[in-house]
Amino acid sequence: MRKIYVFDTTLRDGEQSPGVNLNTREKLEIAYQLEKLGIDRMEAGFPAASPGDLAAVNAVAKAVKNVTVIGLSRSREHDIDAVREALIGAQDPCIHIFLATSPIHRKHKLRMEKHQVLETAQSALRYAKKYFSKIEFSLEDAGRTELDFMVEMVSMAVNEGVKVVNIPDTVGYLNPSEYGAIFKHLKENVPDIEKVQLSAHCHNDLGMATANTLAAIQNGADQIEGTINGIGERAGNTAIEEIAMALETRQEFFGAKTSLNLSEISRTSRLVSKLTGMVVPGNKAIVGANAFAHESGIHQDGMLKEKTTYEIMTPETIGLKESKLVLGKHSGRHAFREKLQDMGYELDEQQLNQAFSRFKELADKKKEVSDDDIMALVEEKLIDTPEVYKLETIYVTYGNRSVPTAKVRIIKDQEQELEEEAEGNGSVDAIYNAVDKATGEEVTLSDYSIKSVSRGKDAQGEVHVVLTQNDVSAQGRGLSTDILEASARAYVDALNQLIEKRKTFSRRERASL
Ligand SMILES: CC(=O)SCCNC(=O)CCNC(=O)[C@H](O)C(C)(C)COP(=O)(O)OP(=O)(O)OC[C@H]1O[C@@H](n2cnc3c(N)ncnc32)[C@H](O)[C@@H]1OP(=O)(O)O
Ligand SMILES: CC(C)C(=O)C(=O)O
Ligand SMILES: [Mg+2]
Repeated sequence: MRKIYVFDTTLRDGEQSPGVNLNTREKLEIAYQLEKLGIDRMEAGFPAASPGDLAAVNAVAKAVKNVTVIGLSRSREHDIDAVREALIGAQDPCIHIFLATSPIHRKHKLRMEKHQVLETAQSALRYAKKYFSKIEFSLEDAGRTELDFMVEMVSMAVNEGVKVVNIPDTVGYLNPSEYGAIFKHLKENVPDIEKVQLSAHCHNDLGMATANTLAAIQNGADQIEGTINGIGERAGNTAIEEIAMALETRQEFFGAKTSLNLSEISRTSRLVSKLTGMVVPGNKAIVGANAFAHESGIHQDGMLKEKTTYEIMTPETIGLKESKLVLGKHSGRHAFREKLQDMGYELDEQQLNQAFSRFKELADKKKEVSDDDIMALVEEKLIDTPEVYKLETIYVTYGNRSVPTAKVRIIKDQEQELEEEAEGNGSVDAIYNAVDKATGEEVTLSDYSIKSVSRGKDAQGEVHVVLTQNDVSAQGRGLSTDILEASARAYVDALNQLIEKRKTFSRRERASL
């Protein structure tokens, strides 16, 4: 299996993400984790950029031991000297020198002719050779450079003895077949090309960084450059975790592998996200929160029967504990039952069906149904009191300068429709007066309390009430994402409990006569 070297530039190109600024301590923390991840080469920064970055690169250079540490430099002696200073103490130092080669960059940015670009790069490499045995040279904006000029530049770099030649698609312009073809062309047209490693460095402006990098590998690239979570300038760089997992998952297709410790991927991703402040989108490949989460019933059913139905890689491979079956409105009975079993509930078929239909009602109102939600709704239905009264609908009119009114519709004994309207000194009071009118029950509200059973803006409210009638008290419990509905449910539940108690008492009284 061909080894692909991993050049991580999270601390340099990744740090070029707008708004990201890593101090020395943060760079060190990431560097240690990258070392655990098993990257081969680490670009720690651009020492000429600032004294702070020079110091940070130096701290990293002295700290990590099993990785080549690299500093970036323009084709200028001043920058090369800065890298020299920054890499003092590095076990395996390497300088990365770059110069743009494309017509656009030559004309507008560098204001140089082709021969000046060639000479500038050559003299920088000759200067750097005095101090470094390992040099990588990059043709910035290679993706938009004429092929024959690229061959000329790469040949010069090979002759100067660099170890790695990097072919960046700096602005993420190319598609996979074009990018792959460049590597093939260089392999076929640059004399002694086998003396250097060819490297792929892609940006994600058109969302093709990973595909382009893989195309380069298929066409002979020895090294890939990228960042963790794909952070970087503009739309970012190739995400290293995507390449590593693509090679791992499709070994038979690529026939190449990185030597990363894949089980460190998840931890590294979380650390980089935390320290850079760049949040990983939920649907990001490999490391997004949803990458191993399943919400829809058909998928969850498949997952419960055989994980490979919907997962091409295991979460354990990247260091996650397990896949997640997220309960939401698309979930089905299989996943719901499994969840209840995990939570320790043994429900019979009828109880399961009841809880499932309440769960679906709740899922229509909430983005995600939490364990607390499920516990609350299952326990509400486990106490099986016959429902003499069933709340159908409530309408409440409220304004801070008008009297609250409520209209309720209740079904009695599964057939009789009771509908009434009432006012109150608050919305809950209006609801309770309307329920009293509709049911004709005369009760006293002895206690009312409300609490939240889950978190967030769409948390469920749980209302407890105690109703008293002729010295008999009964508790009721209501649950809803709306506290008025929860209040109404609790009240109707307490009425049903009261009726049940009345029956029990009258049975006892008759028995004692
Ligand atoms: C594709 C990439 O990611 S390249 C790396 C990009 N990263 C960075 O730029 C981050 C760090 N950069 C910086 O801190 C600053 O830009 C510095 C310290 C490097 C330079 O700052 P300044 O001297 O103020 O120059 P400034 O950034 O405004 O302009 C860049 C100059 O470098 C020149 N230049 C650009 N690339 C190269 C190169 N590879 N080799 C030589 N000169 C270069 C430009 O032509 C311009 O030169 P000019 O002043 O003669 O017109
Ligand atoms: C400095 C070079 C390698 C770069 O980051 C790019 O061209 O994208
Ligand atoms: Mg780049």
